[in-house]
Amino acid sequence: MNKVKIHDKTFEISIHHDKILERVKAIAAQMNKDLKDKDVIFLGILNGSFMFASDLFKYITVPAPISFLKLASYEGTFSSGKVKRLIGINEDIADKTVIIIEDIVDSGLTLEQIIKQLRGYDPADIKVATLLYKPEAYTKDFDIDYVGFSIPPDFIIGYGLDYDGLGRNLPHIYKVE
Ligand SMILES: O=P(O)(O)OC[C@H]1O[C@H](OP(=O)(O)OP(=O)(O)O)[C@H](O)[C@@H]1O
Ligand SMILES: Nc1nc2[nH]cnc2c(=O)[nH]1
Repeated sequence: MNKVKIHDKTFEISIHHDKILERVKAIAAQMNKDLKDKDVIFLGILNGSFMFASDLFKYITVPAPISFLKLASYEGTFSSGKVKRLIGINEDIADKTVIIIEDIVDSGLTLEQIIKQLRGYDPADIKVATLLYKPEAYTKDFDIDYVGFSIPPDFIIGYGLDYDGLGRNLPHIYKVE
């Protein structure tokens, strides 16, 4: 399927599944080197990261658990304004190296909320892995340790990413025409 139509929008293939898997394996290989001898926990951020997390984790050889978190819609406030509350932290992440797995970092607002809340659990270190990164849209300065692809600020879907709830099942990444 070279083109996909969802509602009012047509999307065209931007990154083929084979190329995605190649990068996923390369990231896993780098992580296996970097994380040797560390007490690691992988935390996937739902919903979008489920496919990346699943493929990535198959190639991780350091012994480590994986768990999934979600940002619940509006709850409470911090000094910085409204925040979405991070839910699903059942593991003890104190003193561990936490690897956040995201599908995409765009403005960086989501990542900021995740990192700020995770810091409250006293992890030894927080590292970020994202399959996709939009450097031109990124407004924050948190380091992103593992990036699959840096892409232009187009709206994309597929491989976990949705448009209005649809398109997450597509094996390739598509960009809006
Ligand atoms: O850098 P930002 O501009 O904050 O955008 C990135 C976030 O947007 C997407 O999540 P979304 O809120 O669409 O939820 P979903 O993963 O459930 O689709 C994606 O999974 C990231 O978490
Ligand atoms: N589906 C989708 N979700 C996003 N969240 C932030 N940027 C994007 C994007 O380009 N596509």
